[in-house]
Amino acid sequence: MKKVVLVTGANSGIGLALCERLLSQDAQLQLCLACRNMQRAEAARQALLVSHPQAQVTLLHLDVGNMRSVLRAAEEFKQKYNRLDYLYLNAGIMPNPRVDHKAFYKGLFSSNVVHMFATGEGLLTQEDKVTPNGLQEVFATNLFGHFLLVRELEPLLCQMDHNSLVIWTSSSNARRSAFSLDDIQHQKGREPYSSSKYASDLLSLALNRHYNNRGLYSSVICPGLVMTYLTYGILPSFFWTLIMPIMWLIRIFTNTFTLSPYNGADALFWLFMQKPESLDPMAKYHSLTSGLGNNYTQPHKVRTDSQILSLIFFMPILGDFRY
Ligand SMILES: NC(=O)C1=CN([C@@H]2O[C@H](COP(=O)(O)OP(=O)(O)OC[C@H]3O[C@@H](n4cnc5c(N)ncnc54)[C@H](OP(=O)(O)O)[C@@H]3O)[C@@H](O)[C@H]2O)C=CC1
Ligand SMILES: CC(C)CCC[C@@H](C)[C@H]1CC[C@H]2C3=CC[C@H]4[C@H](C)C(=O)CC[C@]4(C)[C@H]3CC[C@]12C
Repeated sequence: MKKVVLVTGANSGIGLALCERLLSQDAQLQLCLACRNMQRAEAARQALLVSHPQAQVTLLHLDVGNMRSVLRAAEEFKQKYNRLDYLYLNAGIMPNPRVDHKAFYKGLFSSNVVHMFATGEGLLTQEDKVTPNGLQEVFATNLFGHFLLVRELEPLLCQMDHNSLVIWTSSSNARRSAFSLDDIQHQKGREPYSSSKYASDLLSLALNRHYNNRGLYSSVICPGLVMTYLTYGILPSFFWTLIMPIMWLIRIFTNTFTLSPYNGADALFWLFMQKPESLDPMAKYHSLTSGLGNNYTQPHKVRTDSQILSLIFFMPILGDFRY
């Protein structure tokens, strides 16, 4: 049976690199690129077809931050396909990022320096906005639209004869202290990205609790620090080029500087090679790259408690949101 794979945010960066790796591994794959910008999506499809001319690659229009678009896309997908083996929830945004330069220079001369570079902790704030659905944009895009997509695709994901895997692209910037159940959309804070990524770690764990007995498994990954449109949006590209030698140097001390989209996609690709039921339901899988440039994937337990896991799944907004 040909495997069906859906990837959100597949037209650039880590998502596109993943698609390349998936097609190199399994030429029989039915790959669906779910993107909001159809021009870029078509360009990505053509690029994939250059290296894999026989591949079956389709496009699905999806703006994951717009709940109507999510419902429409899920309907269209269900009409086209009768199974879904891997659902990669990879699209993500970090709008209007600001670097706290003072914190950066302070961190540079502290014992925390490697951790600071690996996670960006305390260095970044973002300016969020409200979408036409009345949701915070970062929450809607990075978390809620994806959650709705999982719920809508449930009939394809929960099937008797095979298991399926949902995979969230999270981040090492996901921080428990940035997230609060009382402000799940992070309306009050200035770190919506960190909050949304921690919420995706939690939701992935919660999905395992609720769906494993129906054949749906969920995993969450961290790609490390990767040079993509997302990172080029934080500092101007000439600046990144300037500090690139330093970045390569830092790679000797931290294996989280994966840098290329190919390396960053390692954990996403590694999960494709595993049996969903053999995975640790409480783990986050990290793409790592050694100083010599070797890729590998390593699991780390997600730090959480049982109560928050039970609560997040039943948050009113996740259960009965009206669009
Ligand atoms: N780069 C890094 O260092 C890290 C990245 N990540 C995560 O990796 C994921 C991929 O990002 P990355 O490859 O780095 O960056 P890119 O900006 O290259 O990719 C982001 C993708 O998400 C898509 N996207 C954004 N918003 C929407 C939307 N509303 N609907 C549909 N698609 C959307 C973009 O499409 P479009 O072209 O239309 O904008 C693009 O394809 C993100 O979730 C990010 O948070 C996590 C940790 C580190
Ligand atoms: C001279 C300066 C002002 C240099 C500032 C460097 C910082 C802008 C970057 C240092 C570490 C970077 C990050 C680390 C982790 C990433 C995380 C995994 C993610 O999901 C998104 C991007 C990061 C937060 C990234 C952002 C830039 C840095 C903070």
